[in-house]
Amino acid sequence: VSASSSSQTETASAVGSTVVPSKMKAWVYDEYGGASVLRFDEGVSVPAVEEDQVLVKVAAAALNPVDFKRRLGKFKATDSPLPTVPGYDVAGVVVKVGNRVKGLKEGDEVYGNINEKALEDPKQFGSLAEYTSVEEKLIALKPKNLDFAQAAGLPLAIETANEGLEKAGFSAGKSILVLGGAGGVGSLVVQLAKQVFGASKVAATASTGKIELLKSLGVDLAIDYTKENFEELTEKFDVVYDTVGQGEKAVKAVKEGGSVVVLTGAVSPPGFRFVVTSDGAALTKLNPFLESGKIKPVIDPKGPFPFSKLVDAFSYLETGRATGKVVIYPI
Ligand SMILES: NC(=O)C1=CN([C@@H]2O[C@H](COP(=O)(O)OP(=O)(O)OC[C@H]3O[C@@H](n4cnc5c(N)ncnc54)[C@H](OP(=O)(O)O)[C@@H]3O)[C@@H](O)[C@H]2O)C=CC1
Ligand SMILES: CC[C@H]1OC(C)=C(O)C1=O
Repeated sequence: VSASSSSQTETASAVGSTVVPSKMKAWVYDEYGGASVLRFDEGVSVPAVEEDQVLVKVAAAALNPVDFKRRLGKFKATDSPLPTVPGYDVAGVVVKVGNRVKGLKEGDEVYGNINEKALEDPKQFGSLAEYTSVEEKLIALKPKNLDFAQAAGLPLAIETANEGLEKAGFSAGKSILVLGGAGGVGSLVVQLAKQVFGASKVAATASTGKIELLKSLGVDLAIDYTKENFEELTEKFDVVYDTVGQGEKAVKAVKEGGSVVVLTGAVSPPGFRFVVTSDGAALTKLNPFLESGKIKPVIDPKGPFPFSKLVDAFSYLETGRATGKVVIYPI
């Protein structure tokens, strides 16, 4: 990341019909810490494009809790070097392709999570920038019916929802309780469970103001956690999917022989925890459900936040009260 300087001569490379500048605007942090370490830099070098990568002109990005946990230094042992341009989720247009790219071309509208393993050497140059480079295998063509802001909010969350349900062996006719049904991941777990995996019953927890949203997403049993404790229900579930960090209570709500998916916090059998793997093929598999409207992106109505308001967007996400996804658009 070069120091921002207006004296830098702007050299652009003409790639096909697209002119790609050598410098771009991006949000950067040089040290770990709170949202105050974020700075806006107008002279960041446009990332190189490896042979198996494409360069995406970013139209929209989305925030995930891993972005602020990483910025706080929680994963510094396996992080890429500082300074960092944060951001995992991207939606935009391909403007350059590497020599070994087979399935994408300039002009394709794509979306994806740019980091194959969320915590292992995530890219130094993330999606909160005007351009980002990403391996072809990690992205997919954007669903035709979604705009860039809607698409940007999907990748990491829907990949996590899908991977957790698959790892839990969730299948048609089974019941599921989702802890945190109104969040970025939870709002997709409740939909995938019903629409893709064929759940017989979907229960979910949220606070009072989010109960109607749960019902609109197809939840059969919406539990207001400010009024009742899910672990005291007599009904038990084949799978409990914890997105909140309530793994210890979650195991009290699962049937004998069932599975408990835990995304964060302590876990004990039959609970298990995993870290999401980015996979463009998984997005491609889910595209028909998105294009048919069976699965709907949920964007927090406080957004989308414009690029200049990234610090406000992070501060809001870090309250833990977001409804669906916090999206950054326009860039
Ligand atoms: N292991 C992995 O690979 C991954 C882990 N994660 C982790 O999973 C967690 C969830 O991620 P994400 O969905 O993006 O987070 P969000 O920031 O979207 O979660 C916010 C939501 O959580 C809900 N919530 C908070 N507390 C409770 C509660 N006690 N009961 C029910 N709902 C609650 C809020 O609803 P309300 O306002 O009603 O409380 C709000 O809608 C994070 O800790 C994240 O780091 C996420 C993705 C991948
Ligand atoms: C260990 C879970 C960690 O990984 C991701 C992607 C998060 O959001 C986490 O908290």
